Amino acid sequence: MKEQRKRMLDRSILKHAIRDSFMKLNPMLMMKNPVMFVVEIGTLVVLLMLLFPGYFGADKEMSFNLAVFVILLFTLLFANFAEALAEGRGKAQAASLKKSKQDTQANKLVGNDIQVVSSTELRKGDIVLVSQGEMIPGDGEVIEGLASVDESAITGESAPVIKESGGDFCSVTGGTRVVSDRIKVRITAEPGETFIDKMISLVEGAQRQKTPNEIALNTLLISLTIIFLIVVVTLAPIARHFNIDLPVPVLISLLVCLIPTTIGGLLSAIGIAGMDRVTQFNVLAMSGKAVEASGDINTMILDKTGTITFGNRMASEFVPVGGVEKAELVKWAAMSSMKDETPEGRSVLELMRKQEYTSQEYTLDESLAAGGAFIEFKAETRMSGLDLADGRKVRKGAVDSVRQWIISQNGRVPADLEEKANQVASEGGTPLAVALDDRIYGIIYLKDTVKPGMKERFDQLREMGIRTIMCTGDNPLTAATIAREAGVDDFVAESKPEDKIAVIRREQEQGKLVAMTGDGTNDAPALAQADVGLAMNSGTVAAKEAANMVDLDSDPSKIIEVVAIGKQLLMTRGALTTFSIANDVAKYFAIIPAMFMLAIPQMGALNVMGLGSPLSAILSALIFNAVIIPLLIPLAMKGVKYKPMSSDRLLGRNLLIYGLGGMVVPFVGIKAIDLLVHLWI
Ligand SMILES: Nc1ncnc2c1ncn2[C@@H]1O[C@H](COP(=O)(O)OP(=O)(O)OP(=O)(O)O)[C@@H](O)[C@H]1O
Ligand SMILES: [K+]
Ligand SMILES: [Mg+2]
Repeated sequence: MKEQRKRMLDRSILKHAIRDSFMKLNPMLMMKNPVMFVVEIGTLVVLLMLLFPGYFGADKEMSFNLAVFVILLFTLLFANFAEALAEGRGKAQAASLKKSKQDTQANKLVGNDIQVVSSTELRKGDIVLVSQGEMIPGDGEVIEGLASVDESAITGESAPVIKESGGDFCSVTGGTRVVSDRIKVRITAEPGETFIDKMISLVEGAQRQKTPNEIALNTLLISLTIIFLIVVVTLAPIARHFNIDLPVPVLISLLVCLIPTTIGGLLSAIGIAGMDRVTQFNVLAMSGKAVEASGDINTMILDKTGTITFGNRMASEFVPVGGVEKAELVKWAAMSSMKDETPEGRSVLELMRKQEYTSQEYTLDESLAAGGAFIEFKAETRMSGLDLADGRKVRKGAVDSVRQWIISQNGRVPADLEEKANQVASEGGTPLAVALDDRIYGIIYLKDTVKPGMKERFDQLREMGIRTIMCTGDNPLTAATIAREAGVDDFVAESKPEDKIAVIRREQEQGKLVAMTGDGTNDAPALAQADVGLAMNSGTVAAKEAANMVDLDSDPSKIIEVVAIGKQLLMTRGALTTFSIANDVAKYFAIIPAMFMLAIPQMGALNVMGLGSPLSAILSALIFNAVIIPLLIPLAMKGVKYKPMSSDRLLGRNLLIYGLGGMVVPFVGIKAIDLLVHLWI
């Protein structure tokens, strides 16, 4: 996706946008935008007056009517162009994604045989083998093996990523390529419902729906339009009562100037461009609603491992307790990890295979493990291990969990366990206790480091008025150390998946909007509960399905930028609405005096702006009303400048800039246009 970033204004997008501006004149499409629909009806009325002047008795002002018609038509085209341009980049992206979505051959495993089938025949639950150089035929999860995969087709990132069974890095995406080794993949998506399919329809905007915020604003705009419609329609009979003749095209011009056409014309472009900014940032938002919600976030839930820290929690030391021999600890630590496929588990075996542990006394009795039953790591139990064939039980896990397990086995907890565990935790590491039956042998020191720059990011979030809470399955001491080092506002330690949901619910009950990132299956329920759930593309299928955003770069700290983009979207919409309405007020003062001067020349005193003539004043206001739309397209697309600060200060600042600016700019603009127009009227 990255290379397309540069193509924002490429020729073909412009060409398509111009063509679409005309297509969108179709009243059936226009009806979705009530403000512009009113303009379209006005345009048609003026057109009829031009075509059949006799019926309206208005033949005397043909050239004025023609000018009004042309300006109104351009007003419509400009508004359509804004939307078409905003849609353009997504459409181009969708086209290139479609190219990468080709049918491939799949090696489907049926019993012990391999059948070569087309990728379109694959169904959920099918098992396929993918070897070096082959395309992964569908979305799925690695159930066996490890491979490096080139995901550039969807992420734009050329460096291959490692995919492996077990743990949080097992999901693979159809259309990406295996560059080394071989994996067995269980297909998790039906054809037509794959990630790339979803991406295509998202960037294409095929299922774009108005967001709650847009709907609310639209209602306001419709109300304003109706009010001005009533005002203008009743103006004619009143004027006639006083023997003042107000021609219909003049009334239509007045109406169009008064109704909020600027924001009406730019509203959907702002929304689309906001979504697009998120996409350019390599985050897929499943709905505009999610992007908008991210702009209103009050609380952010982050997990520790992999988000705040690097997350490659590696075993770095074995610390015996209760006076046991180190060799004994190493032996049982390794035994407990024999079948543990998590990165933590593998790192224990790797540490054991290192030089200092290769001597005779550390050899592992593989046969003892072979007949045993594997106890998989679960976030609920926080332990993993083996029930050996001879009846003995080996466990490793969070110190607290293992302590409770030992007590339930009627074992004794060594006196120095706590002190040694705290030592590891106070350094920010994760201590894992190792136990055999009723005895604790010692601690595995899992090392992890806080990512650089986290403190600055949390400071920024605080300035935006967002509270950060770190939720970790780790023990309170490790959590406190990391929380302090990273500078989060609050933390919850020893949290199980349901605790994360509880934290989110608690915040939501106080009327707060909550964002959270996650990648594991255990994060899925919380991701679904959060108002903004950002899943990592590297994460599990469950997490990605529960979330309403997916980060293709799998960088959990990106949630911070997503919030900034959301805020910018809301601000842009607010700023342009303020600007548009302030503008209309100013136009009122240009047109009303002109209208009455047209009827009663003595009212010249009202011409505060010193405009050339009544007709030129009306045309100038109408021209200004039209050209302000394309002039604001860049701002609508790029978004207003955003600096982290509290919502109240932002509001004040924007009212000043866009409210006051919105009043002043039209006076200057209309006056300048009037000087030109007056030359040939
Ligand atoms: N493979 C494993 N075997 C046994 N225990 C483990 C294993 N991996 C982690 N643990 C223990 O379980 C605890 C919870 O781990 P988990 O990865 O679920 O944390 P989490 O809830 O995702 O929070 P965070 O990612 O912030 O650490 C860890 O702190 C550790 O003590
Ligand atoms: K207007
Ligand atoms: Mg985790």
